Amino acid sequence: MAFIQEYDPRKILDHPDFRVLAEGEKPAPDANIAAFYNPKHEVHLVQKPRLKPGPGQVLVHVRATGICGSDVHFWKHGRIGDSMIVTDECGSGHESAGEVLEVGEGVTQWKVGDRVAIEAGVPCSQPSCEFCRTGRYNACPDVVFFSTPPFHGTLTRFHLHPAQWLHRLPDNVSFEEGALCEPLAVALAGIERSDLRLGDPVLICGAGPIGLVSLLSARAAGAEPIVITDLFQSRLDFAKSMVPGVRTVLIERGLGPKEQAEKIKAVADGNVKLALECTGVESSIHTAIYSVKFGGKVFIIGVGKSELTFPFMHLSANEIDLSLQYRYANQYPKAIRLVAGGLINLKPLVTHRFKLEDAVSAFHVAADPSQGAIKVQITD
Ligand SMILES: NC(=O)c1ccc[n+]([C@@H]2O[C@H](COP(=O)([O-])OP(=O)(O)OC[C@H]3O[C@@H](n4cnc5c(N)ncnc54)[C@H](O)[C@@H]3O)[C@@H](O)[C@H]2O)c1
Ligand SMILES: OC[C@H](O)C(O)[C@@H](O)CO
Ligand SMILES: [Zn+2]
Ligand SMILES: [Zn+2]
Repeated sequence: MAFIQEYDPRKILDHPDFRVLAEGEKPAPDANIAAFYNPKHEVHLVQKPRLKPGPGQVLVHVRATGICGSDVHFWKHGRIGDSMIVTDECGSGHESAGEVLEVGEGVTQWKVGDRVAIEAGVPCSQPSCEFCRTGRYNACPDVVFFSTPPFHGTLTRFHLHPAQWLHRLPDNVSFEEGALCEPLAVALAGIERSDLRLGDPVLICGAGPIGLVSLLSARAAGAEPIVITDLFQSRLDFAKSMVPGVRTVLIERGLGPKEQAEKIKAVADGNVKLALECTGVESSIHTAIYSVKFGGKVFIIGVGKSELTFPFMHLSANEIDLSLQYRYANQYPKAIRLVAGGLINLKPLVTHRFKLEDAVSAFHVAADPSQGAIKVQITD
């Protein structure tokens, strides 16, 4: 049987052992199955060829993977923005942790059985790349981000990964928590660049997984008070169950951003210094802008439409800084330390669990708001 040693997505798609499983078909227990989406907006199980680590690579048995909103988006809409487009079968998943199964030539830092979190964005690491050289590797133009087309994702049984982009999980950090270090890394990158200080009043817009990990991070960083918003009371209740001290504001669809901001300021005892925007929705960004004080900052983690408007003169007359975040760099070790040290408890975020064979059902639950899922994970 031929083994694949490279990440080239075509090597998998063109391999004779690649095929889409028929609905209800039971794969062999050790088959390398994965959840793929395609341009026809289908999500299905596929069987991939066997993988063998090449030099510097590690074969990981993926034990836990979370479904991210972007996985659902690629499935349902076939693209994110103008550059990430689903043009063929593509593997999903980039929030993963697992166990080392086999190491390739020259790999000395990992051995069989080691527990690892998988950093899904692998930059080129070439000295000629300014962004890799200067540590801002999330900007690497040649990054391989597993699960962003055309690169297949980590929602699979066996995944090949470069040794240096795995992170060791201490014994007290589970695979599920290791997988959740990916969205946590997004929030931590935002918190780091937002310059949040002890005692800062903070607003978090949106209580989805990113808003909730931002809430946990802001709490760990000493923000006080923290106000969180959402359109759904159930999400606000969930936020409160995780951080009892958080103050909540339910966003009413009939109110404009200035009126929403008045409600937020009343709950926050004044304007906040920092807003972490975790929806990417234009009206929510406006609400955040009207909620911060003179000299404050609106840090936008959410993503959305290609173009949107800003209340320019309000920003200008109030010296409000706007910042944005694209994925993350250098956050995994920090995320793992915070979880291992007990400063951030990610466990409650996992509300639904599925076996790898049932990954398609997991996608349907993650995509259906009436199911009330926060984070759906697939374990193997
Ligand atoms: N910058 C990055 O690198 C990066 C990385 C990962 C995710 N994201 C983005 O972060 C955002 C949040 O991700 P998520 O997984 O938590 O998404 P999600 O859709 O699960 O959660 C968003 C939450 O915002 C709420 N919401 C929607 N409109 C609102 C409004 N007007 N006011 C208040 N709340 C509102 C929703 O009810 C929901 O609970 C998404 O836009 C996602 O694409 C960005
Ligand atoms: O968590 C990382 C994000 O989901 C990715 O940037 C994705 O949105 C596009 O590749
Ligand atoms: Zn993601
Ligand atoms: Zn690079």
